[in-house]
Amino acid sequence: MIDLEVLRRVSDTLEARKSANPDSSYVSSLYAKGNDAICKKVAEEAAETIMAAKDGDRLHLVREVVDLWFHSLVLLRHHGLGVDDVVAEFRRREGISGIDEKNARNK
Ligand SMILES: N=c1c2ncn([C@@H]3O[C@H](COP(=O)(O)OP(=O)(O)OP(=O)(O)O)[C@@H](O)[C@H]3O)c2ncn1[C@@H]1O[C@H](COP(=O)(O)O)[C@@H](O)[C@H]1O
Repeated sequence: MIDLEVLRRVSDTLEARKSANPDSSYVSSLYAKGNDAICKKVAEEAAETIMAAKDGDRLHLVREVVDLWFHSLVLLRHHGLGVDDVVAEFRRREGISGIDEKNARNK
């Protein structure tokens, strides 16, 4: 089983970058640009992931997914959320199936 420690470490770094200098940190510069700019990066990385899925290069696909996950983590941090919130939602869904899942999503 792969552990989540690396994602937690990155997430902790992203939190620390909130008080860093935007001139010396890519993440701090993204926070400084604000929510729209971070959302735009997530959208760009999603588009790049789709293109990678169509070019047949599996390593390219993995790298684009990492870019997408990374920028999604930045977005979560920007909203005061982190890896554990996402994992908790995955765990919650593990216990839900079929029609119950549809109902849960509508709540
Ligand atoms: N994991 C990453 C990571 N993945 C991708 N990126 C950056 O995300 C950007 C992705 O941009 P694109 O693929 O769109 O390429 P680009 O056109 O060069 O980028 P832009 O000019 O559009 O910003 C690049 O600048 C990458 O360097 C990352 N930058 C940082 N991290 C981690 O975040 C930590 C903090 O980073 P800093 O804030 O830079 O210290 C680091 O220690 C790393 O662990």
